[in-house]
Amino acid sequence: MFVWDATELNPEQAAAVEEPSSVFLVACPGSGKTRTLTYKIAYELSQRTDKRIVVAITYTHRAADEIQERIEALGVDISALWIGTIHSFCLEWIIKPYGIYVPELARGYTVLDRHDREKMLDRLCSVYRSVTFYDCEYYFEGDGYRLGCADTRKHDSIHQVLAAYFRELADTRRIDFELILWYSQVLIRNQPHIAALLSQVFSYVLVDEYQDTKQIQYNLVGAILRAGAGRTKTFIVGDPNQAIYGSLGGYAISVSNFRALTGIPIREMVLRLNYRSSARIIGHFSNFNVHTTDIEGAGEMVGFPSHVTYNRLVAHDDLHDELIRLIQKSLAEGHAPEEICVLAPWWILLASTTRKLVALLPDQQFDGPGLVPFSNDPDNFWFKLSKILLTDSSPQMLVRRMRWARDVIADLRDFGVDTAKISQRSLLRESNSLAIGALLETGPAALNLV
Ligand SMILES: Nc1ncnc2c1ncn2[C@@H]1O[C@H](COP(=O)(O)OP(=O)(O)OP(=O)(O)O)[C@@H](O)[C@H]1O
Repeated sequence: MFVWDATELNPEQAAAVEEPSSVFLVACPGSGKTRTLTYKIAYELSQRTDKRIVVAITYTHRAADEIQERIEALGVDISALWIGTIHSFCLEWIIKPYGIYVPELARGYTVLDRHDREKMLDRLCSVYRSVTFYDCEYYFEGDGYRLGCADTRKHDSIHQVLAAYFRELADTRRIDFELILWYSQVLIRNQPHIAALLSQVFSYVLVDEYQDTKQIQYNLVGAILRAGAGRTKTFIVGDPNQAIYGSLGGYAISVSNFRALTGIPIREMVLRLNYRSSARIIGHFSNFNVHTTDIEGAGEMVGFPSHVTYNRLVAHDDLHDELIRLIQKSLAEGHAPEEICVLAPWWILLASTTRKLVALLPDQQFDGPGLVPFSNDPDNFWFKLSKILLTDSSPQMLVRRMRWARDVIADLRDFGVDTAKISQRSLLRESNSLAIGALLETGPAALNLV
């Protein structure tokens, strides 16, 4: 039996974990949402009375890895757990087994990875002066697709780019991440036995970060829960104040709409205690709340005398100089570099700011978006291999690196390499023996380690 003590979960968290019915959990920032979700999964896995599977849908592969590792560390058997992103879920449970029912997928398909998608869209955009790959984000809603680009003047060109993009995908029998969702919805809609079957296979469907979930994703989860008529339960957690993907169709559904969608009884619960911030920061945050939530400081930093200022005098063009002045001032006052953090409202601003700061403060080490040589793409073989090569061979990393090694070997096998003599351990041993400096000098040839 999985148990915990009072220092691990507060009463609100414990109540959500032990709640026997389905739960809609609204968790304020820093309230231990991930911890609660992790314990809930562990609790339900340990309570299982049948062979059904517990499904947890996370926003990123990284979150899935982290939660899975935390559950393993709690000593709970994870053999009945499936955890991953909604796209992996759809591929694994809907597209692979039932894709044959969709004419566009019936003759086979491959999934376009992010890198190839970017290259293809770059090429298709090149004939239009003002449109770039970044403008071409889209998502499906209702019976059509919508554009993420806020600049409506570009929409005609983007629609033309996407028409060519969809044609090329169809001609080469490829699907991208949005099409995975789209075809899953088509299958779930047209073949009601799929949702019925999945509801028999799953005892629980847990969803993280619901505030960034799209209509099509709610529909997929909703269809399975509805088909289960209460036999499949749900635990959906998020924070309506932390929604960041509105432009890509994500939104925080209300509990009443989620109940209507699923047709099952769901209890609304909250996590109000914030463990991360000082009372001053929590007070400041309340100015930006879009949904009224009650937040109370409970962490060690609650009494920290945070300094919150609002500068209306710095011109936009001088922003980077001002950031440098603030960083240098903090360093001169004795703060460690790793205690300094710069935030921006949009990811794109953050990427360009990071690059400028790196150029202007060459003596400091920065970590931020826009600095990696290639993007965090879990489908890219080189990304997986570089994770093994660039991480320490410490005991804490062993389980994780073993899993990466397993993925790399599986990919090699798919590429046609004879992997009979390569084990996870031998791959790690080889990687550990490589000196990274030499590797960087010799370039890709040195990566030819198998
Ligand atoms: N019951 C608890 N007692 C003490 N500390 C806790 C408790 N629950 C969570 N924490 C701490 O609070 C911090 C935030 O936890 P976590 O990252 O799980 O929160 P979150 O709600 O997922 O955050 P976010 O705002 O990023 O969504 C972590 O440092 C965690 O260790």
